[in-house]
Amino acid sequence: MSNKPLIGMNADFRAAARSMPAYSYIAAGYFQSIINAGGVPVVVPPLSDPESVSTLLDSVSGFVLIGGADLDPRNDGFMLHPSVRPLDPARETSDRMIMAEIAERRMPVLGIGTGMQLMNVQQGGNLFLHIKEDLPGAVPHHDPQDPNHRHTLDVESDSLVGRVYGDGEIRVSSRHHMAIDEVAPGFRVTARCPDGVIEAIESEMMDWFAIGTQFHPECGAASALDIRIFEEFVDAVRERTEQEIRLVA
Ligand SMILES: N[C@@H](CCC(=O)NCCCC(=O)O)C(=O)O
Repeated sequence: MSNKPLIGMNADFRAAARSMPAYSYIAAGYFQSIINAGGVPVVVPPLSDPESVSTLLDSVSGFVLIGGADLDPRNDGFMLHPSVRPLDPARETSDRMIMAEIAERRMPVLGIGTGMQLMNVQQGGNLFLHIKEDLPGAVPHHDPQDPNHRHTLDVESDSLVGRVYGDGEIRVSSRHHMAIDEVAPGFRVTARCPDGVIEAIESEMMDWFAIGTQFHPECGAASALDIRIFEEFVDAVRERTEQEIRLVA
């Protein structure tokens, strides 16, 4: 039997505009990182009903929730902010259904960028809608001229990101204007930018491997250490699958 787990990944979506048809897409860094870490990616376009989400999650062993534009704060009971560029509703509706069912099943999940923000709000946390206004002392977390913009990271040593990055100066790729404000119950902060902005969260629940990074370990300028995040994730997926097999036997 293959030891390469199937890992779902939510693709982004753009509605038809002028002469362009609607299309779904995903940056290669996401699926390439899963391949490099020993998994087999399954790219999923937006789904529109819970039954399809259930069927999908029956077929994969873990899930990567990718980055993208912004979650619409109105879906969480907050007002729209002028800086917000919402995701296409087809993607956001699908992502929210997928995340809810992942949580229900305690399926291993890695959320990156928007994916981490979704994990946090779906689990009961909330977000700063615009770092520049909410945290005026923060360093830049996004440079429109430089997709590989980096800043340093302070990690908790007793965590997955601590284990991955170890001691010494860590620099990670950053492209966001929102950030986690209150962390969802059951999660803890495991990395921050030195300005205090939350950069990684991890589940504290014994029965659920769930990790989120605000930074982008999949990006083109990723370091050799960044790939370790994906390796840890794929290892956790394998471990969970083996546990399930033992339970059924
Ligand atoms: N809502 C977020 C978006 C952060 C994010 O995911 N950025 C990466 C976008 C490009 C990609 O798909 O990788 C914010 O706070 O700005």
